[in-house]
Amino acid sequence: MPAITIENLSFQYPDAASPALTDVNLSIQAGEFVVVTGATGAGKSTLLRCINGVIPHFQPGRQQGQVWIEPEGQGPLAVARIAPAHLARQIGSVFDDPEGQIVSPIVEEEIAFGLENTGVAPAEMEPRIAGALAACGITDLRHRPTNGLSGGQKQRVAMAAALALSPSILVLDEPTSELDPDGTEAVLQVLADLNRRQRITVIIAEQKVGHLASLCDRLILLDRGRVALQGSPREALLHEGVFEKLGIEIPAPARLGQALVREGLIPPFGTPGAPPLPLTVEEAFALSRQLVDGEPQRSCRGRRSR
Ligand SMILES: Nc1ncnc2c1ncn2[C@@H]1O[C@H](COP(=O)(O)OP(=O)(O)OP(=O)(O)O)[C@@H](O)[C@H]1O
Repeated sequence: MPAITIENLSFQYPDAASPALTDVNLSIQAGEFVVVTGATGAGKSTLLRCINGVIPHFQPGRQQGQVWIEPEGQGPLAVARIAPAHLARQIGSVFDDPEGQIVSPIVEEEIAFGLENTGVAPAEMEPRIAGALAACGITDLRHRPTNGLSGGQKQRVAMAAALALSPSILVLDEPTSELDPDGTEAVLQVLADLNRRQRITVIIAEQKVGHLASLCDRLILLDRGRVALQGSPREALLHEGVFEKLGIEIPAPARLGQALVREGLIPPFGTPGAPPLPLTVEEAFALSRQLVDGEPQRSCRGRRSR
């Protein structure tokens, strides 16, 4: 069942010389984990704003086409026609700047803020707050002042605040932009767990796909407001040249795999007998190990002896 359907969507900001999105068509399934990538200015944030209703409810501009969401048990609803307070209960949003998103002095007040604003009954608030904090692994931060938190902790508080509203869809704009590699890994793992365990549809806009390729179901690559390609990470990353042309670095394990193909050490990915494109260090290691241990080693030696 599609959670989101985007039909012929184009959007141009007021006074902009060209559209930020042009004729985008996408269908995102309930429970899918999608990464939208592309170079600076490709339209990632704009696409997320069209999904969470910031466009057209708060950001004016010229929009054509439609975004539909399909909450469980209901028919498709056009985002442009859903009241923002109702949308906020369906779609949680986390922006790239948690500093700008957090408005309360204490963590638990920040989580309660959205619940109060959307009219959640007081008796329901405590389990929602406790559940959201636990899901994001920050129960211990509950009574801490928000202004003393690290960037990663703030990202998790912003995520918990969004989650407390029990959204069926979570959109996150560069949620790890301010984090070091360990913080990035931890935040993405929380998201992957939420997606798996609670079947929340997760959509992340991110220029760097390295950490995400092995976690997501689908990569969507935007180029100047259009979908340049999309597919599972193993399918999409086979188009190494398209990513490179747009300045998007493909993950190192996939680069290694492609280099092995170019060197003739393994058959091209996607052809009979070829291994899957490695997406993680572990998969790249296993592939290298096979080369050392098995059949491909002979072709490896063959090349070296030439
Ligand atoms: N508020 C705005 N007013 C006018 N033009 C805008 C506005 N926001 C974005 N744009 C323009 O729309 C286009 C798409 O921008 P968008 O922010 O969606 O891209 P992006 O892929 O998210 O980029 P980045 O990775 O730099 O965040 C760009 O040309 C940008 O300059």
